[in-house]
Amino acid sequence: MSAVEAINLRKSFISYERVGLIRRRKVKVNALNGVSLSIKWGEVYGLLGPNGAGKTTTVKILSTLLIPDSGLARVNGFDVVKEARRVRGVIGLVLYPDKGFYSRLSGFENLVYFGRLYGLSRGKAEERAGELLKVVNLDWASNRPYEEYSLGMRARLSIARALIHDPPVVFLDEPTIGLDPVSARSIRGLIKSLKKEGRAVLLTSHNLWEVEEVCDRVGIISEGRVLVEGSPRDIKDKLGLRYVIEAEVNGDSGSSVIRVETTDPVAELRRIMLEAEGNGLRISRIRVNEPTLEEAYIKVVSK
Ligand SMILES: Nc1ncnc2c1ncn2[C@@H]1O[C@H](COP(=O)(O)OP(=O)(O)OP(=O)(O)O)[C@@H](O)[C@H]1O
Repeated sequence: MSAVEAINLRKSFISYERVGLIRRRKVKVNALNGVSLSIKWGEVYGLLGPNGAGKTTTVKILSTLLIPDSGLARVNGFDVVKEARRVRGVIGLVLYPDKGFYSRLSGFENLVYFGRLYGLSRGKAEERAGELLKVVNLDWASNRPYEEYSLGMRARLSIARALIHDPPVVFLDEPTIGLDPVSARSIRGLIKSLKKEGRAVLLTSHNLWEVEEVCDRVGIISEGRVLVEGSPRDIKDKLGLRYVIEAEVNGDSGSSVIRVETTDPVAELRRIMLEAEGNGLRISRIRVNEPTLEEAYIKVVSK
């Protein structure tokens, strides 16, 4: 059983466009046009796409905050519409921008409060809050009021709140936005540890480098449809992106650098080595530049 499964999700919104000074016209916005995806246990899945592509709408449907017009979604086997309460019990959610913290309460008190809402005993909620504040590197500020927290501290507290009830499935909508490099790195480390613990993680981010570092599989969504899905490596291969191989070869007449572009780096490396050997040349340095997920993303969304 997949941890998360969405089949052909569709969702539209009714919006009102201003026409002239006073009149407004009703328009239908098709946010999702048949989104399907699945996430395995112990997997980090990255949902990528341009602004307005439908990422947050997908996360909101999976976390029961929105009801789809049609299609089906299950989390831990529970139907997100018919078994919404059970779904809420097994997910942790970070939405951007995050709301709902009590500004006068400290970070610790906020976490204990949310732990209690999830049914933890006071003792258990306090124990868990203390542990999580350490995990997100906020233990030094645990007694300061939330209103004094910086943007990055708030983002880290949101992640701690999402984990307070030890959920097996975690949805993170732009979890590192606005974080300084050190904090962003510690959140990436935390995401990797969630995966190691066997949880399923859905992550949305515009930071493609980050996605490539932490995600096992990626779905690129545009205009409410998943256009490509697979591991970053699979996606690059499917799109026929080219690796660049640079090799410095030395012979009797000096050294030179050869540069080859290829979709099959292993075969090409073998060919270069055999050719060098056959010609009595020595390879002193070799570098393989892999295409980036950013190149793949741009190729997909600009089609
Ligand atoms: N409550 C709403 N009412 C009307 N339209 C909405 C509503 N929520 C989302 N939309 C529209 O649905 C589409 C998808 O929005 P969504 O927030 O899912 O995009 P996104 O991929 O998360 O974008 P971003 O990267 O900018 O966060 C957009 O056209 C958006 O304007």
